[in-house]
Amino acid sequence: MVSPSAFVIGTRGSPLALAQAHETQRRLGDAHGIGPERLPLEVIRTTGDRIQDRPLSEAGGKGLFTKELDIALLEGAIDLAVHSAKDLPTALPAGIVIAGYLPREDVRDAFISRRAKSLRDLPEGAVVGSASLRRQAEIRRLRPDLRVTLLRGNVETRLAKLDRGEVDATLLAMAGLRRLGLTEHVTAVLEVDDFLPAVGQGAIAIAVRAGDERVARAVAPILDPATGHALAAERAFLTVLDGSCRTPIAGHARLVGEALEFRGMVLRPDGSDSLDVVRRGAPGDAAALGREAGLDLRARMPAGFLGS
Ligand SMILES: NCc1[nH]cc(CCC(=O)O)c1CC(=O)O
Repeated sequence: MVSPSAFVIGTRGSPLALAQAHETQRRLGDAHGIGPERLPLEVIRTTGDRIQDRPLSEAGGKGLFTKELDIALLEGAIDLAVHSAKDLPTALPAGIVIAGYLPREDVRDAFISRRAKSLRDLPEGAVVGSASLRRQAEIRRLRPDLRVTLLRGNVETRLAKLDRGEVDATLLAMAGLRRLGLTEHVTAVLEVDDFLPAVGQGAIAIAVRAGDERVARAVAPILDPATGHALAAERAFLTVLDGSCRTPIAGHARLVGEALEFRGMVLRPDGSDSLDVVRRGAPGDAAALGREAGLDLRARMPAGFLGS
C-alpha cells in the first residue's frame, strides 16, 4: 500500500525554487523521520515565471511570484509553500501567514565577470546587467561611470548571457548560487557593509494557512529563530518604506552578540543619492527596530526621493 502524503509542499518550478523546496523536504523529513514520498512537491507556475521580457517592477511587483501558490494553499491543494523571502510581498493575502524561515544562507551578493576581478576593477563604461533596482542603484552609486542594463531570467540564464558577452558583469545572490552548486562562477563576494543586500536575501520562507495547527506544528522544528528575528526587522523596515516597488531599498539585520543590528538604505534609482540608518536593539523588539529605522529614513528623505 502506498502511504498517504503527510504534507504537500508547493513550489515554483525554477531550478532555484526546486532546490529550496528539496531543502525544505529534506529538513522536514529528517525532523519527522519520514521519507520524501510522504512529502511530495507540487510544482506551480506563477505569472512571474511567465514574464521574461520586462522588469517585474513594471509588471505589477512582487506578488507575481506568489499569487498562484497562495491560491493553491488556500484551496488546500498544498499544505505549505516555499518562497525566497526576498521575493515575498510585505502584505500577504488574508488567510496566509509566514510560519517562519529556514536557517539563512549566505546573505551577500556575488560579483561575476570574465573581464575584471572586482566591481572596482571594471573598466570605465563596462556594461553590468541586473534586473534588481537595488543592485542597479548600488552599482551606480559606487561606479557612476558604468553602464547598467536590464538582465533578466533565472540564475542559469543570466550566467549564459554573461558567457555570450551580452554584459561584462552581473551580480547574483550568493545564496542562490550555493543552493544551485554554481559558486565556481563567483569572481568576488561583496561584503554586506560595502553592498547592502536586499531585505530577506538568503532566507527561505515557509508560508502556511492561518490557523492550520497541524501544519504549523509540523514545520516548527525546522524553523530558525535567529533568521526569524532578522526577517521581522527587515520586513518591518520594508513595510514602512514600500510606497512603491520602483524604489531601490536595501536592508539587513544580524545578531551581534546578544543584540540585533539592523542596517537599512534607500537610494535614488540613478545612485546619485542615498540615505542609510543603523539601529541596534533586543531581538525580541525586531519588528519595532525595523519600523523605527524605516520611519527615521522616511523623516530624513527629501520630497520626491521615492520618485513618486
Ligand atoms: N529575485 C530572484 C531571486 N530570488 C531569490 C534569489 C536568490 C536566493 C536568495 O536571495 O535567497 C534570486 C536570484 C538572485 O537574486 O540572484
